[in-house]
Amino acid sequence: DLAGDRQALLDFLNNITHPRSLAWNASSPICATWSGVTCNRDNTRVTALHLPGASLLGTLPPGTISRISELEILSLRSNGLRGPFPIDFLQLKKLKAITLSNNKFSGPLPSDYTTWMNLTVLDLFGNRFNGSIPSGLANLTGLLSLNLAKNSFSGEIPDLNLPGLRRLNVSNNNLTGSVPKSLKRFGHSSFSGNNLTYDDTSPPVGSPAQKEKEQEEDKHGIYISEPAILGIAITGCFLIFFVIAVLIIICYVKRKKRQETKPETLTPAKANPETLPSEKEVSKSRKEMNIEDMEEKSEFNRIVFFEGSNLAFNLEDLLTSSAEFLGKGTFGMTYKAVLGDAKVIAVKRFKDVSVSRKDFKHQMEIVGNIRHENVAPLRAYVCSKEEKLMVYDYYPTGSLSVLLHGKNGKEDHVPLDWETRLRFLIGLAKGLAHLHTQHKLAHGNIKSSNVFLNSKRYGCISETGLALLTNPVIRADSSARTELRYRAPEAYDTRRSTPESDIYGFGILMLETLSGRSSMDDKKEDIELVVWMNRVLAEQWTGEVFDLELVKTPNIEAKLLQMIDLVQLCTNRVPAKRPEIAKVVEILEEIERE
Ligand SMILES: Nc1ncnc2c1ncn2[C@@H]1O[C@H](COP(=O)(O)OP(=O)(O)OP(=O)(O)O)[C@@H](O)[C@H]1O
Repeated sequence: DLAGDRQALLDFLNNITHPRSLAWNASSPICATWSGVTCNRDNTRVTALHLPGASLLGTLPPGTISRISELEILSLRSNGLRGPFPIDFLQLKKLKAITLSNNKFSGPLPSDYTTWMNLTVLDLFGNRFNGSIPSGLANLTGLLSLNLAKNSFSGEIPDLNLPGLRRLNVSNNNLTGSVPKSLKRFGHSSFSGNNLTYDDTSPPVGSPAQKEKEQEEDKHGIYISEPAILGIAITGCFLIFFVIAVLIIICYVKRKKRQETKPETLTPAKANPETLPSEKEVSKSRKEMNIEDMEEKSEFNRIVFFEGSNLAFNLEDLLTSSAEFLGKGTFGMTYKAVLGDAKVIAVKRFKDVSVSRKDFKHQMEIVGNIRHENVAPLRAYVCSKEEKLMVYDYYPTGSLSVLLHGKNGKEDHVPLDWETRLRFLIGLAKGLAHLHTQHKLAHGNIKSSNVFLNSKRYGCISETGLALLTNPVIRADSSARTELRYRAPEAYDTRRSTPESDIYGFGILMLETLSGRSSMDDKKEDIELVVWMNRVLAEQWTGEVFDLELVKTPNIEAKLLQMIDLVQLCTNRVPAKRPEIAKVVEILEEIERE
């Protein structure tokens, strides 16, 4: 019972060296106030103990923690603990995850693990364990993540037939022999820093010859020789010069022709950054039109509605409706507008981006005809010399970005639960699958401020196809870094977006959703979110990647591990190695069903 758990914790505390106080006050309730202690829902038992970096020193007092019989999660990583493997922990039958990484434990591991039938995570990274890796680990049939890296294990790796295992790291030990068949599905990095071979023909894992081969594969997908690169570069330069020369001549001829035939030009309506232009401005800009611009005039008046838009208004209604500025994005400003009949819409005003009207219209016609419950429908558009506007439904719950981080990054939001996060991702993935497969179209601008909840409360993606029209000029402020971090290395210019680069953006967005970190809020260290994640994961399995809000969710560990595996697949630097979106949907739906 809880009193027993409390006594076990006090016995532990009184028998371990801890220069820093753990703030466990014997007279206050342990479930509510003791740091690192988590209880079950009705506060009757302790279920998790998290004491990472708590300055615990020396040997673990036996018969203390092992008395907390309902313990599911135990993290004692990054302390100064030494001595043999705490054998009494094997009595904790409910244990799901145990993390003893970055301590000074030594000696061999026990051989029998039959009591840990629920274990999913075993992390012993960065200790001084030695002897061989016990074959008894094969009894941990529920294991998802095994990290034995950076110890002094020797001998051969046993044939651990664990089909459910998703992450394995035995690197940087003294292991010899060959990688067992059942574990060959893991990458070379799982085994590097040993004297192991993959098979008889390949060089030892982690040897310079093997590393060189792997780097070459990873960098290019295919190997291109230096003379070939030189040849391609020279031909490329020549072609670019040729194209530029032709373009200059065409522009010069066109300009001369125009000067001869058309003495007057249009005065464009002035852009007001805060509101849509007033009626006065609209009529003024019309008066300034001359007869030759009749075509312009009719265009200016024209709103193109798409099927199912169920909207009835003209441009004047739109421009004189009460508008609320929602934000400035990479293509211009977005407003919430309330129409005369109380319908609420979102109007995106394209600004400061050079796209020809022909290209714009062409793209609008493609995007406006896409109908899928996970793609925010484009309801209408306006394309004149003065204005390029797009009309969408207004989503009152706000974007994923607002729900995750609050408005303007303020901590004013209700924490987002696991189900909603997963539904956001599933919906988004399905929307992308529709674009990629049915329309052969990449999105090009996947980011959390472009994902909303549809009527079924699944994600849907907005702003389809815009980034393919123009490479948005990145503003020189902090949000610019966010923009860039969603972009795949090969598609910094969004016009070169492909389904593969969308998958990369999806991976970053997944990571943002799981970690609760926006891709720019790492103020301590200015590193990319994905680099940060890989650094944490390469060293050890820790819950650190995840938003604390998620970790609280019962029975979530295995799902989170599967999700992080998917992030890693999606953010592979080699586009061809990223999964197709259909596969992503399949994995996410499976996680939802579990
Ligand atoms: N249909 C909509 N309903 C509700 N809010 C919206 C809608 N469209 C955009 N917004 C919100 O308005 C704000 C500005 O959006 P906008 O799309 O202009 O910029 P962005 O998403 O930050 O960047 P980008 O232009 O690259 O998409 C964002 O907070 C966005 O979430």
